[in-house]
Amino acid sequence: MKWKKYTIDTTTEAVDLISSMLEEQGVEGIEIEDNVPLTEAETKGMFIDILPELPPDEGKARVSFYLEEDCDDAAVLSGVQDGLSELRMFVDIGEGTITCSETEDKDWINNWKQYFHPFTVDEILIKPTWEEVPPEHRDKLMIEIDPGTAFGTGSHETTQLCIRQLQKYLKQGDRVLDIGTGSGILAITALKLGASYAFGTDLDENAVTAARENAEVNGLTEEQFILTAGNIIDDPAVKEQAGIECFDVAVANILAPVIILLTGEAASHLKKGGIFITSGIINTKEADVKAAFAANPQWELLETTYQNDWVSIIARKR
Ligand SMILES: C[S@@+](CC[C@H](N)C(=O)[O-])C[C@H]1O[C@@H](n2cnc3c(N)ncnc32)[C@H](O)[C@@H]1O
Repeated sequence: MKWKKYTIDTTTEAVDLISSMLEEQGVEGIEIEDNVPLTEAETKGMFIDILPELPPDEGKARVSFYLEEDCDDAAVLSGVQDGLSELRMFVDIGEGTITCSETEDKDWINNWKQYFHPFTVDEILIKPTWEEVPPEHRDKLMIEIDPGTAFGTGSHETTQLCIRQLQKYLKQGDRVLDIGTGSGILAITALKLGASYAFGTDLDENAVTAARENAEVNGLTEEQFILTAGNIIDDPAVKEQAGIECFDVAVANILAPVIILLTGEAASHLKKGGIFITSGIINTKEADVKAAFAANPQWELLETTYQNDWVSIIARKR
């Protein structure tokens, strides 16, 4: 089925009123495009890692909504036109024009799967759960992944940087803390490489569900890989569940500002001599993250590695 997309050109000032007017007209779900930066609370709630650079906000906005092909468009549009005329009397709605475009009915949740195929990171094979093992890679250590809507197919530079450092620093029997587990790919890799236990946490409940399913597909038990949704930085229950000074390795592939906050947190969960593998750091933020480690005397910086524009910083707890 195709959907018709209708877009109202308006002002940022009128967006909220237009949104509630559309809701009153029975429109379910709208899309807002503007150049207003997200607030900190919005960024957190939407699990956004990298904010795009926006052009200046000139007060213009586009509000779009979708109608199914068999919907009585004329009736809905006439109601929307009346609603816009009414709003025009007490708010600047700008042009207030409605344009129509058809849109394909794509399976947006699953569309990305066509781009995810088996690949290797050194001697590790990362394979979507729904694909066959390529015969030439049968001898490799295999990690099977279906990230669902979570981050973590393994194809991102930052995940690969962490996988390489897990291969280097992890010892047999190590206990691993995976902060921002996403699909669970890093904890699962650690367990397959010989870790005895992993604790994974993520703000996103969908990520925790995906990680749990991936652990099972990879033959790991629930006792080996404990998962919980929450923020280890400010949630005492998550901190306590993870445990104090009980991990040999902590890994966090999040963004630089979060890694900076984690320089305090990870130290309290690692044993003396424990290794903190970090990534998600864009090269322009490398110095900031290093300064945060340097400011905390518990850390000794060990190594920095790079892949394209991304950085991985390794530190040891003294
Ligand atoms: C870049 S993804 C990494 C996923 C996976 N570990 C990987 O390396 O591919 C970052 C993840 O961290 C989560 N996250 C962000 N801030 C967090 C926090 N304070 N505590 C736990 N998870 C967090 C996000 O929801 C997201 O799933």
